[in-house]
Amino acid sequence: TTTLAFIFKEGVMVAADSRASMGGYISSQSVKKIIEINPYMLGTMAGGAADCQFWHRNLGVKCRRHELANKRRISVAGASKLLANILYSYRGMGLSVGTMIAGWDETGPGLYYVDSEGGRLKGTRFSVGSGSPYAYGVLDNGYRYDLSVEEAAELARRAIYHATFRDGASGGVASVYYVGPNGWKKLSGDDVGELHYSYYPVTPTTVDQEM
Ligand SMILES: CC1=C(C(=O)N[C@H](C)C(=O)N[C@@H](Cc2c[nH]c3ccccc23)C(=O)N[C@@H](CC2CCCCC2)C(=O)[C@H](C)CO)Cc2ccccc21
Repeated sequence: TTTLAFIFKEGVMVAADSRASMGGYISSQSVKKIIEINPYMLGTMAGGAADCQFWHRNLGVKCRRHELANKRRISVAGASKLLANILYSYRGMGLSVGTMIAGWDETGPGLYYVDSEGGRLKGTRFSVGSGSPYAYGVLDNGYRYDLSVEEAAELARRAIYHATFRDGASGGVASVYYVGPNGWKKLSGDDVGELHYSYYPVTPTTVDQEM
């Protein structure tokens, strides 16, 4: 899996691949790794599939209960704390979850990394999953705070593509979401095989080299 998220001038950009694996077997090319917690908050999933899916669903319920009890949406810090606390309570019992909580609340754009070891980090740029070393190579090279939404989306897409090119456990579709003051919006979902040919167009010379 390769997931990433970063804060920039216009908000938060979130992206992920869609491959599930069982050892060397590719068990799915079309799983959702970006979860819509509420219209202003997204969660990303890496690690044990069942663990990620169960605990993110549980988090969604907790966030909705918070809204009903407090008559206001939960903050990104609050949602990430709820998840970190519940994962910590199962420490040492074999859960495997590496996730990011990204959203927009009263403090503006927010991004936290949370994992099943009890880690919880506030930050502006993360990549999580087996493909993250490759994604960081592209992301750290292209990141600037004042990117436009289009430039930030293209950077996120490229970082996921290059990770799927090198990491056998990443692949399928590169999904890109943008979170702004009015909530999240899905910007694109491209098959990485097609992205490959958009980055490396076939020309007569290419054919000669590949012969
Ligand atoms: C076929 C399938 C799933 C599947 O293959 N499950 C296996 C058992 C699984 O958990 N795979 C993990 C890798 C893994 C296997 N055993 C483990 C034991 C401990 C930790 C990780 C693992 C995976 O693909 N993980 C993805 C993220 C998942 C994908 C599915 C949605 C939720 C996030 C990754 O992190 C990358 C592929 C790298 O492993 C999960 C799923 C959800 C919805 C629809 C279909 C499937």
